Amino acid sequence: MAAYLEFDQVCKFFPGVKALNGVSFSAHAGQVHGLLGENGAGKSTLLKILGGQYKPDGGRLLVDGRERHFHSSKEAIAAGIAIIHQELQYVPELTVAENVLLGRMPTRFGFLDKQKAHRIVAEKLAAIGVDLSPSAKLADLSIAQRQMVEICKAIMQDAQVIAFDEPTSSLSHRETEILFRLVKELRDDGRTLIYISHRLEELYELCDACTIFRDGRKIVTHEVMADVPRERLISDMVGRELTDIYDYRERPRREARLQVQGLNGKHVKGPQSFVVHGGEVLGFFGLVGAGRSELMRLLYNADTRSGGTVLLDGVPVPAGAPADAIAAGIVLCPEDRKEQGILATASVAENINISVRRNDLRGGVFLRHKREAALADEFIARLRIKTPNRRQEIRLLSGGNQQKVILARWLAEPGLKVLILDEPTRGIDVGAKNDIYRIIHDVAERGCCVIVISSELPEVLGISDRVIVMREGTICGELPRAQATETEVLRLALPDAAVPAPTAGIAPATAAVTSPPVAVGTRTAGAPPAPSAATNTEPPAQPTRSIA
Ligand SMILES: Nc1ncnc2c1ncn2[C@@H]1O[C@H](COP(=O)(O)OP(=O)(O)OP(=O)(O)O)[C@@H](O)[C@H]1O
Repeated sequence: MAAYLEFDQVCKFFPGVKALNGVSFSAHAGQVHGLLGENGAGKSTLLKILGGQYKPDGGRLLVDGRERHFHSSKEAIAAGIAIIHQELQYVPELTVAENVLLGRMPTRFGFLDKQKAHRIVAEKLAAIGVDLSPSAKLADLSIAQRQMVEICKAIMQDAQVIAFDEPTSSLSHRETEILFRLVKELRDDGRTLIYISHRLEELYELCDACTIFRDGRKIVTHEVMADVPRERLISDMVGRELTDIYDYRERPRREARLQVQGLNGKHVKGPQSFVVHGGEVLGFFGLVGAGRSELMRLLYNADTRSGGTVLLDGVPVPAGAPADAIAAGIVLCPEDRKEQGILATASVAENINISVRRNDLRGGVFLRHKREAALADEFIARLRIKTPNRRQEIRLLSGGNQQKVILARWLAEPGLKVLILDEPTRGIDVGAKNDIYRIIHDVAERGCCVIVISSELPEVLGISDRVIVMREGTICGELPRAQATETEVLRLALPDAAVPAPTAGIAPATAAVTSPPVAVGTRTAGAPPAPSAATNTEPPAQPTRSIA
């Protein structure tokens, strides 16, 4: 098969960073080519070169046998290249049709012909099986729908190369299925597709071939991805063997520390109760809209409670502002860390130290700087954050490394007693996931309570001592680790119509204050599957092991 797209010794350097260091590989027409690598390995930088956003510092890019030097995104588009970026690029105030035909709107008597534009785009949307009105405003659409608009745009520009940068990180299961169908159709149509993802399961499902990056270098290209065992992919990516990614450790049973009694508020359905024991990792699982994040926001005082009490070590946590929760030792690392937490032009060290800075003024400015520098360096090392140094502006880090910095900020919170992590590993590579799991277990071993909300079922099963399942705004059951199998958790999480008759051993979590003790036994029949089966928001209707 002739190479349609060829990277030949491509280099890209930033101050202190060799983002790409002599990368060569080819992708073919009619192929989905996966790009794999840890956060900061250079994958997005390569797409930015392909899309004309960055000029390479060395090497050649060939498209259909012809050497290309793009000076702008426009030139890349004209050469038939479309990039579906992590942060989608669209004009929110314009309609679907106007966005799809941006810069190429049909005219009639010198005026924009909106009717014709809508008709053309409606036909194309129907042809690719996307149910979307061409007159809808982009601002009113979901991320998934905006992504479909981008894909429609790429198809209408007749792009022969379409590259996706982590397209499924914010999609539900159903939306992901639609995306996969489109990608497969585009492949069958003979286009060249580049696909970046940290989710091995979906890479196995979609990709014909793959190239693995590490630290700006190409490690290997596999022409037949299906032949490569997953352990090999992981060790090539992270440069070390990872046998037990979840790093689960048995811990002695301790007393209940956090008691949530009848907590109620706008986005949960009725009073909710549960306990967390010292040293326990409690997983929260549920479908999209199950109310997990909302319940935690109530607990953290980010939303207003309409009833209930929260006791930490027997002392009530005042219902007020998040500051009251933090003062009591409760910390919430939110789901949309980037939007809620990033100070883009501040340094890595400043971003890590924000909350510490607020609390600790001992010893004057000089000592404070020293403490902050030491703390930043400690977390850069512990989480393996890829940055030239702690002074680097956070906006210059790769997406996954920005996530790690924000996570470090919450982990560094002094006086931590209850750590709540909402989707802590979204967008994070497999090696870094392992680092985060290790830290979660370290925090629990110190006697803290750790609550982890995750839509990745294998992750919940892999790291939790106990799992609470929510459905439609209410806690509908809990399972100790020994009984928390994929089937049982999904049985609780799925709507009634899809639920087979309950089996013995599932505790309804009504009187949660007297919930069963922490299960510390090792997994039996429900041994956790390997990581990264990203069921994301809506697990499949049929509970299955979905691990490659
Ligand atoms: N504009 C920039 N200035 C300085 N450094 C940069 C810039 N863009 C990227 N980098 C650095 O280049 C390296 C590669 O980043 P890149 O975004 O390509 O990684 P990635 O493999 O896509 O990671 P992720 O999986 O986290 O998205 C990182 O160390 C990043 O910090």
